[in-house]
Amino acid sequence: MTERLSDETRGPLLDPLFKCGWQMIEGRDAITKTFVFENFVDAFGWMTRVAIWAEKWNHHPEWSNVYKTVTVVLTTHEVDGLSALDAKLARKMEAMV
Ligand SMILES: C[C@H](O)[C@H](O)[C@H]1CNC2=NC(N)=NC(=O)C2=N1
Repeated sequence: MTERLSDETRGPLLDPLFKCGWQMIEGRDAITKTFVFENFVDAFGWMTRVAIWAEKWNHHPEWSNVYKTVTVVLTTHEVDGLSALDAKLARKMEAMV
């Protein structure tokens, strides 16, 4: 069962992501980052690679793409907040930029 990150466990998982530009969303237990690529194909290709991992882990982003920009929101709907899966998917996104 996926668990919502506690106050004690969220720091070590989220702090490295904040250092990479991720931010909390005001009013939501969710993180967001906007990625800007060289062009649309690079942006969509990255989304495609991420989508394969999202499907493999059954954990999917909330995201939008405008030309070479992808805005991502990560949260775990089942627990209405952040879980370790969000941090895991964010790390994978960073690794594939
Ligand atoms: C039925 C399906 O397994 C669930 O809806 C999965 C799908 N992907 C998901 N993605 C995210 N971000 N949160 C979830 O709670 C979630 N649940």
